[in-house]
Amino acid sequence: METDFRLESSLWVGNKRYRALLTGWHFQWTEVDKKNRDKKTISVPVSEVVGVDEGQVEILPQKSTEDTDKDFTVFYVKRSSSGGLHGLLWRLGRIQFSCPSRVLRDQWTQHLRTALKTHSPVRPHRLLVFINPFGGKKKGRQIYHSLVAPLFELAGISSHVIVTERANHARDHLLKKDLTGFDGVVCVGGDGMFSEILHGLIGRTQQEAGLCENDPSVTLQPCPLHIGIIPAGSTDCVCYATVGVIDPVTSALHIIIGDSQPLDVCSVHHTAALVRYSVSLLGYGFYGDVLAESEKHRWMGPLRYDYAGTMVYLSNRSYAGIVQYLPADPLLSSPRDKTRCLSGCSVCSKSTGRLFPHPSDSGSLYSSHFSQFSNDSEEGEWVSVEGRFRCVSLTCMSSSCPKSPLGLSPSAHLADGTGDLILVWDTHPLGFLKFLYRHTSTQDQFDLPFVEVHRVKAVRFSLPAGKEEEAFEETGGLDEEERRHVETISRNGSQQQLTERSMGQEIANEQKSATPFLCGLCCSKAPAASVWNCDGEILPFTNIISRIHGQLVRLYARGIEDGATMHSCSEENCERA
Ligand SMILES: CCCCCCCCCCCCC/C=C/[C@@H](O)[C@H](COP(=O)(O)O)NC(=O)CCCCC
Ligand SMILES: Nc1ncnc2c1ncn2[C@@H]1O[C@H](COP(=O)(O)OP(=O)(O)O)[C@@H](O)[C@H]1O
Ligand SMILES: [Ca+2]
Repeated sequence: METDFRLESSLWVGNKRYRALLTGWHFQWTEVDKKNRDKKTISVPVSEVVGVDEGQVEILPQKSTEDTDKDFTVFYVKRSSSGGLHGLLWRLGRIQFSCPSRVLRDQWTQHLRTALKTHSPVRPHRLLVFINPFGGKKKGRQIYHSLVAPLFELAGISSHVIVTERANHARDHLLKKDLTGFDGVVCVGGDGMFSEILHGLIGRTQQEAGLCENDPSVTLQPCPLHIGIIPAGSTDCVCYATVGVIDPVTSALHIIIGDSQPLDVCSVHHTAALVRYSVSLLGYGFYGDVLAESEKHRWMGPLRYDYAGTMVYLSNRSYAGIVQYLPADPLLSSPRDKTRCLSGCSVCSKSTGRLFPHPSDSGSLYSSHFSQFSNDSEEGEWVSVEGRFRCVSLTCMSSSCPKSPLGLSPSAHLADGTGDLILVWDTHPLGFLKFLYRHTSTQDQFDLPFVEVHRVKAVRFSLPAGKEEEAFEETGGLDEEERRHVETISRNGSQQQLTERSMGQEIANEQKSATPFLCGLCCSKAPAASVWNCDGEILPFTNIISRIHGQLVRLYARGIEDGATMHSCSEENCERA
């Protein structure tokens, strides 16, 4: 194959002579001095060539072409350091070659285009884009139109753009409208917006496959459409944990070249109904209280979480609960093994075969547990713990974000079919502060006597006997809408699984009464229950069952590129090299 695409010529870039070489997988150009000695080489994998155009092409301030008949322009991915603990920024590189003849120019452009088609991953041609105009600092529209749309245009991607008019607009569109012809769905917004896309696509896929999402024992069908995230939200955890930086241009380039990163998803059920899906954080106690408090202060934008975090910390709360979990195979990986899930992660790659065995390998990986929730399965035994917790968190991935560059569970994997359960037992306020503070550095937040972390396949949480009613009395119980919601799920199945709520909606306020955050400081009686924070949405139930579904969706991403060890970073298309 390599030789089919081999093309080597002497070309000019300005007044410098270059030897350009295209093999099957790489395009490289080497500056040659007057004595014919090689100087600097830049090598770009064909999969990272964004596009090829005849003539001298500029894209800023807008696309323009000077149609010289011996020139061609190549656009490609160029890396530079993000300067932080995390991944690499991607930028659009551009190089204009002059050929000795038009024939040679045409040969180069044709060969490059053929190589792109053959050796590039499946690139999107048509995308459905949802922009949340109110996410984060409310710059979603501006970010998309000024930074992303010109790149999509350059790459020949056509996009259908919908600016959302209400919460769940994107989710409902994906559940009901014709999606024929789209290769992927892009959300411009934060984790809440991503969650809408996730629910819409998972729901749609199960609907079409005739599967019931309510039953945790059902092996769900992976979604055929990829999801792209252009970060424009408050936490942007899913983007940060899968790309390594919060940068719209980097994310747009991952989308354009059709990168593909599978992602585990956790389904959350209450009695016999699906409540929601989660990828980043299913958190009870501290994180639930922070979300409930932050919703009252949405006007603060992303700062609301800092404010709410401080207030909730000061409220010094802990909650009683029973946590049961089904451990994952400890021989495969551990949340304390100090590894990181990086681009090309071997733990995740090995998981693919395990998660999707040959069709003849009888069906569901987990069905034996979930059909009976019994202890006698060969997959392992449920473990049960009871006590008072500062927080109980489950995450399918590291959940790193700018606030916590290594995340809630730094060694968690994006696509290994497991989640990490973090139990923080009740402790004195300074101990809990230490735990929180360690999230902001490289110190091990699990190396504390009141913290446990377990790699799991499923988790159940319930309030201790007699506590649930008490808790619901305090929260006012389920309101009418939530009662209707539960009834509808039980009757109608998958399509009604979500509670309808938008930013600042009343329901959130009612749930907030479940977390009178300052009671620890000023009231005599503390509430018996917190609420669940499910990727930034408050759940209307306390007793839940959750299960990890391995690699249920795919993102236009490739995991975090570690600049220090990356192969292509030693090449000169990396600005740090
Ligand atoms: C003393 C310093 C304390 C710092 C604590 C840092 C801990 C940060 C861990 C953050 C994990 C974030 C997991 C992601 C959650 C998002 O899904 C959710 C919704 O995001 P968005 O839609 O963008 O609004 N964000 C949160 O729940 C915010 C949690 C903030 C906790 C302080
Ligand atoms: N047009 C809209 N009006 C109101 N709410 C919206 C709209 N579009 C999306 N939403 C909701 O806004 C919530 C937060 O959006 P997100 O983009 O995640 O921003 P942030 O990260 O700031 O929370 C999401 O849960 C989503 O359902
Ligand atoms: Ca995982």
